[in-house]
Order: sequence, then structure tokens, then C-alpha cells
Amino acid sequence: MRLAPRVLCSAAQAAWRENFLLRGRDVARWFPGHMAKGLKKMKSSLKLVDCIIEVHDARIPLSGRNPLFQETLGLKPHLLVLNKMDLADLTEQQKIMQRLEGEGLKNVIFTNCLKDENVKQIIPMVTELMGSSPRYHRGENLEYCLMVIGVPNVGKSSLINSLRRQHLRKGKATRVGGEPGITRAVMSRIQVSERPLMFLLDTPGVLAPRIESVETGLKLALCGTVLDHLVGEETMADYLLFILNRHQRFGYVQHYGLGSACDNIERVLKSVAVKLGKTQKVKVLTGTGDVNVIQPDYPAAARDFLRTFRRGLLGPVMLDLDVLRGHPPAETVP
Ligand SMILES: Nc1nc2c(ncn2[C@@H]2O[C@H](COP(=O)(O)OP(=O)(O)OP(=O)(O)O)[C@@H](O)[C@H]2O)c(=O)[nH]1
Repeated sequence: MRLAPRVLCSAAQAAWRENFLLRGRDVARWFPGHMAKGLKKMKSSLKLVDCIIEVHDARIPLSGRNPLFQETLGLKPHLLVLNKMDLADLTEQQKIMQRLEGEGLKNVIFTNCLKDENVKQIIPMVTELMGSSPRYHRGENLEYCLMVIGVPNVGKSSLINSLRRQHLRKGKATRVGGEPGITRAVMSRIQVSERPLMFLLDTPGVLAPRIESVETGLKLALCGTVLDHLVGEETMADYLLFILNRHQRFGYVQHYGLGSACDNIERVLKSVAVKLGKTQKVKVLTGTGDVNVIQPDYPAAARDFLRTFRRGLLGPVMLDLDVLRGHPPAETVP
């Protein structure tokens, strides 16, 4: 387990870590090979597409988007949907919008696809966007084709299902899952609206081949865009604790009945494990031979900590607050 500065304190007298030490070489392992193939297929279908809907996680509005999308698919009208707004702390929403506008992203909307929040605004926005753009391939053909893109697990399929519920009163057309990589087949064409007649192409999540920094990699991992075991649940739990304390988000103290906030992941996970009854027998070598001792199950506790965060039970979080406030990125060692 990674060792962190051993600080145990109450929230009132907080002395939280100023920095989180990251290992740079790790992040390269998080990019699975099938994704490059997905992007290639998406590019080849582009001539059928009138507008691109890029879905991203609202907890990381300023980081983790795939720059290849911009380069390769950026020629079409584009709407950025920041989904999972129910899990995001949007206190600084205005500043986020200003930052995005500064990056040339003028068409942005926050959604919660599980509750269909704001989803109804998407088709009118897209129709307006397409109205102000040249028609690419369609001549007199009166159907529109949109392509939904994004990194894995941000809710692309959920958005399609939500649009169908809103506009067609129909249920699921595409599979939704809690793990990244559920949508593997590129380009299923799904109707989402009758008037105007609109189809969507669902695509598999595509991460950038190189993540811009290890910290961005960890944020993407917390949002469930890569498989947890590739990154390490305990490292992710530690980074989450670092963020929660730094942002004064102490929901975890109450949720797990911890008594006080703490910046030491080992201690937090130990308390979580005891609370959940997650202990394990391990053999320890002593002078008189092997002895079985009961130890907290740290991996199980880390998994529960992450799961609880992702279900929103630790409160809404803005993982990009450091970017928004101009804090220096976490320190990286090779
Ligand atoms: N809290 C919350 N969860 C959501 C929302 N939208 C989707 N989810 C959940 O996020 C997970 C991923 O959703 P999907 O729709 O499968 O995501 P995807 O982008 O299609 O995933 P890939 O196929 O891996 O690229 C599922 O567990 C959804 O229930 C939302 O607005 N809020």
C-alpha cells in the first residue's frame, strides 16, 4: 500500500496534504489497445453524420477529454454534454462554462441521464446547431444523424436511452453498464426522435492514447473510465481521500461513522474495513513460525470507498477544482 503522510486530525484543525505524489510510469498501462480501432471506425462513418454529441463526466469538465476527438472529428457541429451532474459539485458552474467557452466550446449542457434532467433540451440545441451549419451529405434527405462520442463510462448509452424515453416514449435500445467498455460494437444506429427524424450512432468509449498527466489519469479512473484494477483501488482511494479533504468534503466521516476526518488512507481504510466487517486472515512469519493474524481487508475497504463515492453517497464532488483555481498539478516521480 502507498504510504501517505501520517496525519490524523479533526476537520476543524485540518492539516491536509498539499500534494499527492504520483508515479508517472504507471499511467501508460491504463490505455487498452482496442480503442484506437474504435476511433478509426468512427472516422470512417463520419460522412453520415450531421452533428457530434460529445458526452463527458461533469465531475471533470476541464480534463480527460480525448484530444483526438477534436482533431479527427472536430469538423462537424459539436455539442458537449456534461453528464452525471447529480454527482458533480456545480457551485462553480459559471466559471466552468467561462473556461470552456475560452477553449472554444460554446455549446455545453449539464445532464443527469438517469433522471432525464435537461435531456429534453438536447434535440432543440442540436437542431439549431445544424441549422447554422452547411448540410454535409444529405441533399433533400430529411433525416438527421448524430454521433455520440466520449471516453468510456460517461453515460453515452444512458443518454441515448434517455433521449428515446423523452422523445419516443420508448425504453432501452442500448446496453448500459457500471464498468467501462460495455459498448464494443461501433455504430449501432438508433432512432431517438420522430420530429425531426433523428438517428444516433452509439460508439464505444475511446480514451486518448496518452493521458495528459498522471493526475488526469487518476481523475478519469475515479470516474470509472478505466478498469479499477489497472490503476489500483488503494491508490485511487488515497487520491480520492486527498481530494475530499482538500475540498473540505467530509461526507465520508459521517457515512462511515469515523469520528473525525483523517488524511491517512491506511487509517481510513482500516476503519472502513472494521465498520463493514471486512477482515481477512493473513500468515505472518514470526520467530516461532507462521502465525495467522486477522487484518483489515484493505482492498475490499478501498473498493467500498470508491463504490460509495461513485454512487454519490459521499456528496457531490468537483474533481477539477484544482484546474479551476489554478493550483499546480500533483507532483510526479518517474
Ligand atoms: N449518477 C449517474 N449515473 C449515470 C448517469 N448516466 C449514466 N450513469 C451510469 O454510468 C454508468 C455508465 O453508463 P453507460 O451509459 O453504460 O456509459 P457509456 O459511456 O455508454 O459506457 P461505455 O460503453 O463503456 O463507453 C452506468 O452505471 C449508468 O447507470 C447520470 O446522469 N448520473
